[in-house]
Amino acid sequence: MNKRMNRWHSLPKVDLHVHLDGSLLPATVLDIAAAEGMELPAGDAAGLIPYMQVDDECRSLPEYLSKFDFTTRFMQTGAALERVAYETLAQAASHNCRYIEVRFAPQLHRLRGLRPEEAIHHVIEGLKRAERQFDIKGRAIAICMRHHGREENLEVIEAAAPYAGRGLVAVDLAGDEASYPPELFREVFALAHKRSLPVTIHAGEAAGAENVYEAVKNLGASRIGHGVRLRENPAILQMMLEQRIPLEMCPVSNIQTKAVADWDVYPIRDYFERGLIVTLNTDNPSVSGTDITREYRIVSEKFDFTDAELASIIRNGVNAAFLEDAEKKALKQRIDQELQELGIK
Ligand SMILES: O=c1[nH]cnc2c1ncn2[C@@H]1O[C@H](CO)[C@@H](O)[C@H]1O
Ligand SMILES: [Zn+2]
Repeated sequence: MNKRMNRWHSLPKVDLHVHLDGSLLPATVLDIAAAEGMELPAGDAAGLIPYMQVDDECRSLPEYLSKFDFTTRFMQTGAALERVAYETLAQAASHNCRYIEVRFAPQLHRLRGLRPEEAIHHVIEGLKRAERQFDIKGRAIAICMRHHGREENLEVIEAAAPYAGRGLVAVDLAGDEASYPPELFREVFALAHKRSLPVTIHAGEAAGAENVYEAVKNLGASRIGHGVRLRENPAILQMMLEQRIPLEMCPVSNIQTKAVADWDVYPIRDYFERGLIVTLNTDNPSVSGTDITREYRIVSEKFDFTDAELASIIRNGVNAAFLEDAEKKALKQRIDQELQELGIK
């Protein structure tokens, strides 16, 4: 590891956009399959990677999402969910990530009868166990899926509500954006509003900026997942500036899903300079073959972000966190102190 690599690694970071089922490790699949008597297409971790991780040939979000059909099969028990949540924090902590919001769709984990509230409970247990062991805090976000029906998604909101402030901090909408526009989910997120649950929405990833508008205006989103296509509509970009709504950007994933055609047109520098609240995140470490250190390294190498600019992206993440106020204040102080110790303003 050269000095620069060390530097990105040692930056105290946060990750606000990480999918639980995109964080499953191949070694864990081997263990779970052995314990549960499940058949595998390969006998070792390296052999499993093609089934779990996209390669450079990935052409679209739906192709990217097909990897989750495989990963979720191994995440159907309370023990498995707890373990993967724990390991997600362990991985993040090893990259000096001090706070992480881990999202997952409870309805994708009921193939063997696990109810949404049970899935949420077990994920939170895994987060708590990791918090006791590693220098990191973790909170959960429950996801509604675009291809699921109204009843299933309303059930997710109702299941999430009692956990608000008890390990869960928000709800989200994910899946195939191009096929299911956000206006189909107004009733679901009206319920989230009624239950006082903060909302973040995947929008402006596989479809246009108008979905960002709909997510903010009609679904009540106070953060946006990705939003890379925002620049297609200056008026909507202006709204995001005025309302100071943070963007959860996930560069490696965005290139793989072809949300952005290539690195030379990736809008993170542009958005940052316009004053949008840019945060930097991993999306799916295992599926994308990434980690939070790598996202910071790529962004600073490709777009010449200085350490001070990276620090301001980190602080954006802290400010945008759905973490409870007292904890957030402590996190802010901690990160400021660590940045100062690294000699970064
Ligand atoms: O970048 C993304 N855009 C939209 N949906 C996603 C993305 N990454 C993962 N998921 C979806 O969210 C589900 C629950 O975690 C995953 O199973 C996957 O279908
Ligand atoms: Zn995502």
